[in-house]
Amino acid sequence: MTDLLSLSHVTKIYRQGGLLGGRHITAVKDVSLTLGQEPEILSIVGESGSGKSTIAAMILGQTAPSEGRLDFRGSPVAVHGRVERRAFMRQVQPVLQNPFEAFNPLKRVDRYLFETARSFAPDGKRPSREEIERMADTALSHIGLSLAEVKGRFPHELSGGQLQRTAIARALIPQPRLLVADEPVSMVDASLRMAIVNLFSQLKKDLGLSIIYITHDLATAYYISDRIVIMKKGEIVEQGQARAVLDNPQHPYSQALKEAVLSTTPEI
Ligand SMILES: Nc1ncnc2c1ncn2[C@@H]1O[C@H](COP(=O)(O)OP(=O)(O)OP(=O)(O)O)[C@@H](O)[C@H]1O
Repeated sequence: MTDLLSLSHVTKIYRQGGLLGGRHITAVKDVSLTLGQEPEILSIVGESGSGKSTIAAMILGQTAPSEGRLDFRGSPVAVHGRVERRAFMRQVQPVLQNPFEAFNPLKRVDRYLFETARSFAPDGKRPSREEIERMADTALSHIGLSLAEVKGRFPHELSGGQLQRTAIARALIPQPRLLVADEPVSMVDASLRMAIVNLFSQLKKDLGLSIIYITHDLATAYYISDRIVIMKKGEIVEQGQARAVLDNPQHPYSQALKEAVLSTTPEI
């Protein structure tokens, strides 16, 4: 069966600086990984600058690889073309890091939900007001909120946790098959982080979603993931079942990460 997602020898090189004296940075180097059709949470863990966000951007089709290829359900990840991008984004949705940046402070949060519902109506037709509200309310119900609770509110009128959950609900409106969540809880109060990452496990179970969870926090990754990929300096240094990676890390970097997890009180 065709994989849901496959990255094959993916490399991304950025050029920094001017034409003269500029330098190249290899953000991601020869990364290969796959997600099967079975719903799964895959965490990509690594320190700052290890290439995690660059991988997320390539999976979302926001930037093309310099080498290698990315396929979603057997077709190249759509980077160009409005129609192709829209069709692709119906199936693959991002959850952004900072909900306070994702939402304009002067815009009511329900507007974001309604705009997404309008853009991704199931049959591609212009949905009625009732349908739009129903799509928003259904998505919110999956994350434990309702439209009545967020309607008419500005971002500052919701808690950080509620706002991040609303951002996740927005990503659910197109009924995607894959969520790409890049550090989705790093800006959320420590006491709420676990509730939000637990939500991912719930969504996997309830909606059959696969989730790529990008984080520098091995503890939350271990807790919710089926598989973990550990990155260092743009390369995968270890990957495997979450339990195997944490119980018996093979690479010195993974061992050091585990030590760091065990020696600090996890903020979860
Ligand atoms: N648009 C860009 N142009 C030039 N260099 C970039 C660009 N984006 C990322 N880089 C560089 O690529 C490398 C990997 O960055 P990336 O953001 O993918 O890492 P990360 O693991 O997500 O880090 P963080 O956890 O801090 O977000 C870094 O050296 C970064 O400076």
